[in-house]
Amino acid sequence: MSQKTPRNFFKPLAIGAPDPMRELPIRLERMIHFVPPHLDKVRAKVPQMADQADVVLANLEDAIPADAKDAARDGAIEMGKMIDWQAKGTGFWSRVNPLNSPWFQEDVSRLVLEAGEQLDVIMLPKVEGPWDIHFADQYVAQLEAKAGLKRPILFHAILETAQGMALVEEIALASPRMQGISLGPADLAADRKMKTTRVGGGHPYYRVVDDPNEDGSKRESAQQDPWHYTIARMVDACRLAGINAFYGPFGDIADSEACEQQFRNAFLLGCSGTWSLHPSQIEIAKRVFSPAPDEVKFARRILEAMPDGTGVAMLDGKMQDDATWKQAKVISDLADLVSEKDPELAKAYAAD
Ligand SMILES: CC(=O)SCCNC(=O)CCNC(=O)[C@H](O)C(C)(C)COP(=O)(O)OP(=O)(O)OC[C@H]1O[C@@H](n2cnc3c(N)ncnc32)[C@H](O)[C@@H]1OP(=O)(O)O
Ligand SMILES: O=CC(=O)O
Ligand SMILES: [Mg+2]
Repeated sequence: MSQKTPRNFFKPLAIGAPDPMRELPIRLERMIHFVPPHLDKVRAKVPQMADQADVVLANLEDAIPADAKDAARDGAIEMGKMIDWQAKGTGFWSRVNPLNSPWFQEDVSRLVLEAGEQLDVIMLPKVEGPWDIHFADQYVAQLEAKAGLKRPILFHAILETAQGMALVEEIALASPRMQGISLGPADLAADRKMKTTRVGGGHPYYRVVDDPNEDGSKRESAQQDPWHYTIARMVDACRLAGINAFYGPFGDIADSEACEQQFRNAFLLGCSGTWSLHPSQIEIAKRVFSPAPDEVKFARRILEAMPDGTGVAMLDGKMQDDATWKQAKVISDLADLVSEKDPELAKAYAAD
């Protein structure tokens, strides 16, 4: 037997560790805002970031120089204590170094023992298979017990190796700690030997060309999305496991238009949120991952037209039935969640 029995799946992995969650907390997570915690100037902006972003993440992994790993870890713990994150309703996460690095053990032990009360989610990079989740799961349970935590810390895996991609369903199902998975397009591109130096987004050479024109005139062509398959597969794996899928980083900070389109494609395919690397990307993510008021109004008309969610109705010439009722429910529930946090959007969703 390679999996736990159903009864054992939800048992704590260490004596004294909190019970695993059976249902994920329902939270608005439109953007996970990355903060380099070793930089005093940026860390000082954390309270401001916590007002703006749904989730603030202390990044300890890539983008943090090797000689600043200790300072970043200290900074992450300080971030945990800067605000009462639970009371504020903003998520506090940290991306730790990978399991095969010399920093993982200290990252996780210090975070859980010194900031565990505030920490919602540990983001695990370069996850290769369920065994990585099992190892971290057992280790975090021991630390939770030692720290006397009452609330379990959740895990978020980054999909950024070909092997992780091949085992994405097993990773998603590996533990009740799993909260979600993000695409890691930069590392994944390298591991797959994709020929790009970009962090997410399209590529001018990845396109489809029209058939030849009879008059020999120039053929039109259009860029395609090299991430479509990966995002769709990740979304299916996450929904199979009842967890959330996220787009990851968009590295061309100056190209807000392409960033917005990449985020929107992910939103339409089922992702709950994305990463923001720069403050300017928080607003883009907020715009994209909150449903548009006209979509919300139409969704609510569907729900009203079919109060018990069954049967068939026509709205503006479009057939509605049990399936579109469920689609409408997804949009309407998200709008309710957004409304709790955003009074302006709440007003727009409520307007006639
Ligand atoms: C492939 C991956 O793993 S992606 C994840 C790893 N990468 C990261 O986490 C990168 C996080 N982001 C950053 O480090 C920075 O945004 C960079 C390096 C991309 C750009 O930084 P800069 O060149 O300083 O950007 P810019 O000059 O536009 O910054 C404007 C202001 O925003 C601040 N700022 C920039 N990024 C952030 C951030 N992530 N959070 C909070 N404040 C920020 C700057 O400190 C600056 O403040 P100031 O006006 O008081 O001086
Ligand atoms: O960690 C993110 C990535 O794209 O790599
Ligand atoms: Mg990466």
